[in-house]
Amino acid sequence: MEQLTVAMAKGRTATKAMKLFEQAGIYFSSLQDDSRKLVLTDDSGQVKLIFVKAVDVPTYVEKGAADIGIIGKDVLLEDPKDVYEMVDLRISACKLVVAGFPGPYPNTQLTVASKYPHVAKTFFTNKGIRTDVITLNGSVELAPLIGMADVIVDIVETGKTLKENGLVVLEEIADSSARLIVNKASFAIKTAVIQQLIGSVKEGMGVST
Ligand SMILES: Nc1ncnc2c1ncn2[C@@H]1O[C@H](COP(=O)(O)OP(=O)(O)OP(=O)(O)O)[C@@H](O)[C@H]1O
Ligand SMILES: O=P(O)(O)OC[C@H]1O[C@H](OP(=O)(O)OP(=O)(O)O)[C@H](O)[C@@H]1O
Repeated sequence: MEQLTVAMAKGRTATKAMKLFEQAGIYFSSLQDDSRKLVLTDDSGQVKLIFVKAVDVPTYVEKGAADIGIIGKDVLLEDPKDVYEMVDLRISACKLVVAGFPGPYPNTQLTVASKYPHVAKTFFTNKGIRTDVITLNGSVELAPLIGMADVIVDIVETGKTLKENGLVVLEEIADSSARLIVNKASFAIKTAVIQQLIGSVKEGMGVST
């Protein structure tokens, strides 16, 4: 197999993605817990893994710095890129939602805090609601508590963060889970190896190819 470069973020998705690779027969035995390495090669020397910031994964793939990327659908919805989205890996499942204090929210002019400003703006614009979107990079649940925003648009998995902060889901926007994305030129040039890797991953997941 010619070498394929795969980009993903460290953290919650990487752990599950590494398990998917193992199930596909792709092993990274050199990986050590708490390693700070940013580049890893699998035991066969055919798959090179690069660890990048989550929001940058689609950029690495679109630009061809990586042939393949593993990234949440939430990130792709926020910042669509010119890549092929080929497999729903069914890991890191969560929902993009509107959340806030229980009860109706203002329906003409709304202040929204979010890590997903594009998703938030589009969702409310389609409902005819004008929004002032405040972009935050984390702890978004704080915004309604301190009166900085009427509602938030964020991802929810267990609902624990919302609950512990007295907030509830007001509306669901979209489901998210990690996707395997592919650079368009890579797919044209390395079709067989990419299809082989995707086939192995799907087989490991128990999905018919
Ligand atoms: N609570 C969650 N449950 C399930 N999946 C989640 C959850 N939070 C995030 N994700 C998924 O994992 C992806 C990466 O999120 P994560 O919180 O690990 O990184 P980040 O906050 O974007 O980046 P960083 O930790 O580097 O600041 C998200 O884009 C989303 O698809
Ligand atoms: O429904 P839950 O299971 O509670 O998960 C949802 C939380 O997880 C994510 O935050 P993350 O842990 O990435 O922290 P952040 O606030 O720094 O983005 C997300 O932004 C929510 O805050």
